[in-house]
Amino acid sequence: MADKAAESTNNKHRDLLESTQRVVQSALQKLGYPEEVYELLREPVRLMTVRIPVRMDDGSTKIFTGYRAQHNDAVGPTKGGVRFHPEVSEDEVKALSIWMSLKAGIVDLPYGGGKGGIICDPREMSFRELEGVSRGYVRAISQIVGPTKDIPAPDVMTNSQIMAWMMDEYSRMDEFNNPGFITGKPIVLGGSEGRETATAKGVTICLREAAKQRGISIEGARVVIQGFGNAGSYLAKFMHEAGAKVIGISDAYGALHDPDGLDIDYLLDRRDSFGTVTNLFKSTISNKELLELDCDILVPAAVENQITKDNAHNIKAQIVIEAANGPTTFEATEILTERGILLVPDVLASAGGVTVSYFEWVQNNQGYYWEEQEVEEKLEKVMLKGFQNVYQTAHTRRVDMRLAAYMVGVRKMAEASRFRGWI
Ligand SMILES: NC(=O)C1=CN([C@@H]2O[C@H](COP(=O)(O)OP(=O)(O)OC[C@H]3O[C@@H](n4cnc5c(N)ncnc54)[C@H](O)[C@@H]3O)[C@@H](O)[C@H]2O)C=CC1
Ligand SMILES: O=C(O)CCC(=O)C(=O)O
Repeated sequence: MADKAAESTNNKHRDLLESTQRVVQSALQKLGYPEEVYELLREPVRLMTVRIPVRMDDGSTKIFTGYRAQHNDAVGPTKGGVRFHPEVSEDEVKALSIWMSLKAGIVDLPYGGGKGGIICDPREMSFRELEGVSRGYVRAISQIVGPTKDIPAPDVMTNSQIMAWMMDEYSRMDEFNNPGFITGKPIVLGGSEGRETATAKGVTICLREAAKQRGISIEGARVVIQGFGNAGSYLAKFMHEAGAKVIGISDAYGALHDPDGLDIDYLLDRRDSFGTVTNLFKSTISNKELLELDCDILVPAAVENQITKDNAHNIKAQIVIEAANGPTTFEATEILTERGILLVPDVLASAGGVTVSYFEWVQNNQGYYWEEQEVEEKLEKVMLKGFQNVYQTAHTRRVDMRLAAYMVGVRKMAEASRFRGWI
């Protein structure tokens, strides 16, 4: 039974990777690059699989499997988050690392993409066990990461505490304090103001621009958000503050719906550190029902493969903006686009996190720290430029927003690889 579930996850992730590769190939063809550029960019240049032994609280030793994928380092060091999740797989981190390269290209950061993950469930682990996995992972991947090689950061079910343990472990091995090894750290350890909220802020900026294009006012707009973790919960807060009516939210266990608007302040106050809140309520709906609610704006901010060919025809929103990585399959992208729904793709919409991570790394390298307002002004500029570039490309090249984003994102690494003489 467990093997069957693992096989189904692996198949899903294989599809995810293969569809990503197909869009990368189309983007390169549209830009006129020869096939060997695709041959280089279709897979990460490096993938490390590690086995991490951890002494558990009951005295047993458990061996965890982890990965770190580095997609392309022609532009600069690779960069991207580390997720802790029971369904992490090799193909998933490969796809995620390609998306990180595309994000860095779209918002013009001096990075390539990287991504890591560990197969584990933090919801069932103690603080001490989590620290063991975090430190063990850093020891295992230490040869291929570092502030000028590959810089990790938070992602699903990882947070600033986990970044702190990882930074401490790396600094001990390196024998000096090395905050630029990782981003998303607590402020007292060299974290940046504004990193915690950066992903949601970036989505908010893209959403504002997308809404302008569609003539929708954010004030009074009915918004549905799937996922109430770092990305989803801050987005709910920002939408609520902007006067939108957040009528639906969800977590891994269910969803809440109120057509008159949910009490976002209460939900923010009561959510736990894994973004769980629906367990406090008796009357819930399913995540499937949530996605099909009548609304103006739908924001998947949880996990992959949520909008597929099976439900794309039932989506009622006018704008779908992807805060999560990979929530909409490529078949569903076509259906939504044909139906006239504006889809703002993950590699653009969720690039606020890595942008402020870049600011954090710059501040660590220079040892001089910025105030939150400065971070936010810089983020606004970067995201706006990224949105306009992708939107214009979609318009002038008559392609959907996802293909346009891939065209914008892939160009820099293709050019850098060419100048280096790799292709
Ligand atoms: N944290 C960050 O800086 C960034 C996150 N992202 C992406 O945003 C998405 C969410 O990430 P975070 O908010 O950081 O994670 P998180 O771990 O803080 O929160 C995840 C949320 O999704 C919910 N969830 C999990 N499985 C679900 C399912 N099957 N159906 C419905 N809800 C489910 C969880 O209950 C939780 O509310 C991921 O795709 C991540 O890669 C993208 C860019 C940056
Ligand atoms: O902050 C970062 O460096 C990476 C964030 C991330 O993993 C993502 O954008 O998916």
